[in-house]
Amino acid sequence: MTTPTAARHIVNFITGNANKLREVKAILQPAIQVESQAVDVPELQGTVEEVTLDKCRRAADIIQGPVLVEDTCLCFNALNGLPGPYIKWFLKSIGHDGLNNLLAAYDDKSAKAVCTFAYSPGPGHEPILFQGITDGKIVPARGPGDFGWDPIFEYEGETYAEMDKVKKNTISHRGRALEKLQAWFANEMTA
Ligand SMILES: O=P(O)(O)OP(=O)(O)OP(=O)(O)OC[C@H]1O[C@@H](n2cnc3c(O)ncnc32)[C@H](O)[C@@H]1O
Ligand SMILES: [Mg+2]
Repeated sequence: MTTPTAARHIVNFITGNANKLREVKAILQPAIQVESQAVDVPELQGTVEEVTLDKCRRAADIIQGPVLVEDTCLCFNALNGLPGPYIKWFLKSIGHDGLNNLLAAYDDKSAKAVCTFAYSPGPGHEPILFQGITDGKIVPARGPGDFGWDPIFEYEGETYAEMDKVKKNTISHRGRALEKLQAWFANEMTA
């Protein structure tokens, strides 16, 4: 059965991360149809906004059309926001235990998961940003280890990895960012 709102908007989500794509589809479809190309776009160093804007401009140039990209940060409050946009490389190098150990010298284990989407209508256009933040804390790994740092990010007593996937999408950094994107697209459709 098709819904009246099906495929009114199509976005081309450029990501090399299959787990991100699964969550983005679960949240946006069917109101917004999600196509994807698995391109790992080179990432600049800088603030999350700078990283995401640059990633979006590069993706639009590569694809030569409208694109959606996303950059995810994990920011430890005791470390003034680090690893932040460099979390992928920290996770790869030192793993869940190493990330916990980074906070061993601090009582403050709080962290922010930050998700920043950028949408560009095409090359030469300035991208638009949509950001979502979820506050949590860093804990020794619990739950399935199939998506990044999910096992060490605890939100209200449960790690993301232990959480039901539908629940994660309603409270997560990604879900919150996509709420803003959905509102923007809804407004575009009525404009
Ligand atoms: O191609 P892109 O979209 O850039 O995908 P990526 O895997 O390179 O992703 P990032 O550059 O945004 O790096 C973010 C890191 O955080 C991980 N990550 C992103 N979202 C996550 C989530 O919701 N839960 C756990 N880990 C996550 C992801 O696997 C990376 O290691
Ligand atoms: Mg990346």
